[in-house]
Amino acid sequence: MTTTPYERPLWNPQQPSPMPFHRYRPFDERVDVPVADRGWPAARLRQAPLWVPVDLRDGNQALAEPMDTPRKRRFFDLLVATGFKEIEVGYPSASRTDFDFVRHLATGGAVPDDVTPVVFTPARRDLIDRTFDAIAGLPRAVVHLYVATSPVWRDVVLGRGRDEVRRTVREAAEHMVRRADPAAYVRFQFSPETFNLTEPDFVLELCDELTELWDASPDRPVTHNLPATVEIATPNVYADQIEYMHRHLARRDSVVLSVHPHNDRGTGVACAELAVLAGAQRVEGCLFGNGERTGNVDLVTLTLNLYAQGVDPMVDLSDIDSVRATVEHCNRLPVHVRHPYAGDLVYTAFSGTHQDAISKGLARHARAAADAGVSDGEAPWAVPYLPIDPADVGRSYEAVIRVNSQSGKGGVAYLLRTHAGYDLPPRMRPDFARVVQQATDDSGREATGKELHELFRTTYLDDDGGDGALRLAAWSAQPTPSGGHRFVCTLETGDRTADHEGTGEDTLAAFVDALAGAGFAVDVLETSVHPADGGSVAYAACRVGGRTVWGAGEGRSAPAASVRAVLSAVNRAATR
Ligand SMILES: CC(=O)SCCNC(=O)CCNC(=O)[C@H](O)C(C)(C)COP(=O)(O)OP(=O)(O)OC[C@H]1O[C@@H](n2cnc3c(N)ncnc32)[C@H](O)[C@@H]1OP(=O)(O)O
Ligand SMILES: CC(C)C(=O)C(=O)O
Repeated sequence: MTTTPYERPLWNPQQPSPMPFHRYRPFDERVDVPVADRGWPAARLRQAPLWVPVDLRDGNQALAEPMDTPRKRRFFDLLVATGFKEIEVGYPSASRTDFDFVRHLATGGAVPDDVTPVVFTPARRDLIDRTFDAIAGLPRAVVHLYVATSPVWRDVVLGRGRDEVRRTVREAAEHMVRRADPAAYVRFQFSPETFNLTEPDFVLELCDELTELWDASPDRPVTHNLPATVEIATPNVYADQIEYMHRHLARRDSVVLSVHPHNDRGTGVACAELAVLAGAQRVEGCLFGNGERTGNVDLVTLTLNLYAQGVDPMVDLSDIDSVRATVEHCNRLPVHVRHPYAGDLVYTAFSGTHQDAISKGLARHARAAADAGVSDGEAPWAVPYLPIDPADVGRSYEAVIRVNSQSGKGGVAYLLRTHAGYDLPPRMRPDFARVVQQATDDSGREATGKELHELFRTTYLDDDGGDGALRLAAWSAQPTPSGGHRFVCTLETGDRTADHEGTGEDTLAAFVDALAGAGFAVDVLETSVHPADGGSVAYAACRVGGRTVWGAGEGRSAPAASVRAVLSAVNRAATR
């Protein structure tokens, strides 16, 4: 390869950035993850992990206006209805609002028998007490203890060394055991906050000590939740960290290995997926990725990513718009229009080649379903550019194709057909697409289905050809004894009216003969007709004055529509 004197390839003219990137250090200079022979790259996702939404705690703490009990309750009911079985419901020692909501759940009969609430607590005795007060009366709960463990947090935030942090954790964990109601099924969870920035041997030491202290068993496992509190490395590094823990944790069958990715680098989803490949069994996140800073990992994306691979996501998102509406209401935050699977525009194509591919794909899908004798919603999905069938999440096909100046004939024809019922013959599509492109270029806007319909009507159906237009004031057609047809009509052009007649093998040929008699030489190259609104619509390509022109017409019968289509072509030829 030819290079510049600076050893940069000639094709790469980039200059060093003026930004102070030297202030940051590579991750591997901060934490060493001793993983060799990693198994996660060859592993496959074939089963959903346990999804645990933390919207009511981690999501809630990221809101300018935290949720009150009615909003939290609405969110909680949504999570239950969606199928989540373990739900973090709050940080009861944080505020009266949070405490009251947990009490509301504990006393209000809102928690189904198969759902376990999780409550979150820091490692402080008074706050642990408050947490247990909140869950009194709940038959099942997970109490989730957290302490930051990484060097920077130990040093800057807690002002404690490794041993002191270890002692803090142990004392908090012992107090939790003392407070747990033996009559309830209480389990424990530990999060070494900033796990991903912590020395692996230290986290392992802390987790193993708690597994022992809490006397974990397969019947009453502990959850060790290993957060990427602030993402700092590529997802493969997180996968290595999780695989290290998965391989080394003591009493592994008594530990639920959980992950809690955030999204600071925009790779929360990748981190969660690789972590599951690396051995994680449980994933904490928020619906649509709400959460501190850039958010928690998005559980909607994660579950539907599995769904799109043919894996049971173990949740029901078949009405994604109503899930989204509830979450937007509770969080008072909008979901982006490009949000995976849920955004307003994610099943919509504006660009020509994508529209062409999608409309071909939808047509092929419908045929394949019919051939297999199953419904569209049962047939295997293989439509270009649409990773899942929008109908599976309650979206209609209506919004799939939208038209603007970047659209092509395929998209225009699709929208005209689905919106207005006009099924243009393939060779006519470029003609109308040119008309649409000119209109959308002029307006700079999208053309709605209604506008396309209007444009089609003014272009072909209502084109009266201006002053010099040819009009059929009256006409009739009859079979002749010889098996042909006779067409009798009154034609108007400008202020001239004259009667004409012609003969031919069918009505249209007889009309063309009458036109020739009136001085209009027309060669009909192609016609097609289909039923429409109690009548017919016809399309005709005609050679008029040395040019090929398309026309369209509607009528009570197929011949009537065809006659109008040819007349439309003649008039369009006169004005173009
Ligand atoms: C990554 C996460 O999502 S962690 C969860 C974050 N969520 C929240 O903070 C929301 C709820 N928090 C709160 O309501 C409050 O912060 C409380 C009640 C927990 C504590 O409030 P305050 O006593 O007023 O302290 P403050 O909010 O300033 O928190 C800082 C103190 O907590 C300590 N701290 C931080 N994490 C922990 C922990 N896991 N366990 C024990 N103490 C902790 C800090 O070292 C600091 O102590 P210091 O005052 O002795 O220096
Ligand atoms: C403490 C844990 C679970 C957390 O919220 C985080 O690290 O982001």
